[in-house]
Amino acid sequence: MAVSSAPGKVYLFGEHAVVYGEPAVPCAIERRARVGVEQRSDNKLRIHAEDLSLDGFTVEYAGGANDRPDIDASESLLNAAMGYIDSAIEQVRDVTDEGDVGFDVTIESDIPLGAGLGSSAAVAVAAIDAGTRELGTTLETDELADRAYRTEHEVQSGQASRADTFCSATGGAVRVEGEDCRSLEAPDLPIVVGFDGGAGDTGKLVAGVRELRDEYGFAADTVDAIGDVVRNGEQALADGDVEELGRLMDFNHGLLSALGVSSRSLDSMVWAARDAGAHGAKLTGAGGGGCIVALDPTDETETALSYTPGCEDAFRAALAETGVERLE
Ligand SMILES: Nc1ncnc2c1ncn2[C@@H]1O[C@H](COP(=O)(O)OP(=O)(O)OP(=O)(O)O)[C@@H](O)[C@H]1O
Ligand SMILES: C[C@@](O)(CCO)CC(=O)[O-]
Ligand SMILES: [Mg+2]
Repeated sequence: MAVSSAPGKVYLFGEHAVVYGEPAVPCAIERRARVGVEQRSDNKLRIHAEDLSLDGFTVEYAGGANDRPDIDASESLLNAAMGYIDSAIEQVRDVTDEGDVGFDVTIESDIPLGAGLGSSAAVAVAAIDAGTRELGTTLETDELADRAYRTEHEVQSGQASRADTFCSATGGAVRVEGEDCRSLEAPDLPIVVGFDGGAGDTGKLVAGVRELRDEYGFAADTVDAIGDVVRNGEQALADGDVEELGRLMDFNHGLLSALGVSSRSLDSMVWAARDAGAHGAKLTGAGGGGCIVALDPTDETETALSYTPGCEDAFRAALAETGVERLE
């Protein structure tokens, strides 16, 4: 058996706009998904997912889009178990040229699902890394990131950026613009996360932004404006200017909100953080529900969030310096 882990992430700037070629700056955080992969003697796939928001469960099936496991579980639970993992295993089969090989896959994750902290990218990166190593191939980080990107691209119906997967594979703060992916020097940022207990569907939210952008010139301008915020944000990051970073995060949230991807609970957590004196706050990831990210070196934001109706969990997140980790 091979076991790999990969971190989740927050976006300092640029989610959604990055899908259209604007730059984005995500930052890996110390919340990880661990995936164990063991080759089977038949061609079946058995998935055991421990820490889905729902109870742990196991499915076993022969793999491929037409073969759905015959178990008594809701469609959404099956899709959750199968979507990204199924596609990640296809990447493993493709890289290693072992089309028929079956696996037992075990997933344990500290990253809430669908909440903007990049659980899909972390699971895809860790699964592809463990799966290929189980078959004797160790991928370079760039290829691993590329293969994980293909997984997200497929599951999100052809609408995905390389940002989440590159960040999860390499760790640290990164900058992604189209195919250009690089690591950034980042100061130790005082990151606080607020989680509303909910989730958003990345594919649907991305499709919604695309429709707005196609319909209205001002929505396309809003996407371009996010790119401008990101370019300013890169400078603030290089200068270690946390106050300016915060102001730009506030602006970025306003633009995301205009694009329809915020929600009442995300907005109230953002305002609670600002009222508590955070340098800035914004939603992170696809939105719709899930998490916000704020910058505050004091305990005020975390405390305020823990009393904010609609906020289920508030925690400080350390930057994850390491991306994929090979555990076994
Ligand atoms: N612990 C897990 N076990 C199995 N599958 C998981 C697990 N965590 C995440 N996934 C997969 O990732 C999907 C959620 O990905 P989605 O892109 O919607 O959200 P996210 O990656 O958490 O947030 P964002 O993309 O906004 O940062 C789940 O439906 C499931 O397919
Ligand atoms: C919304 C989005 O920009 C980030 C999701 O974490 C989608 C993507 O980049 O693939
Ligand atoms: Mg995702």
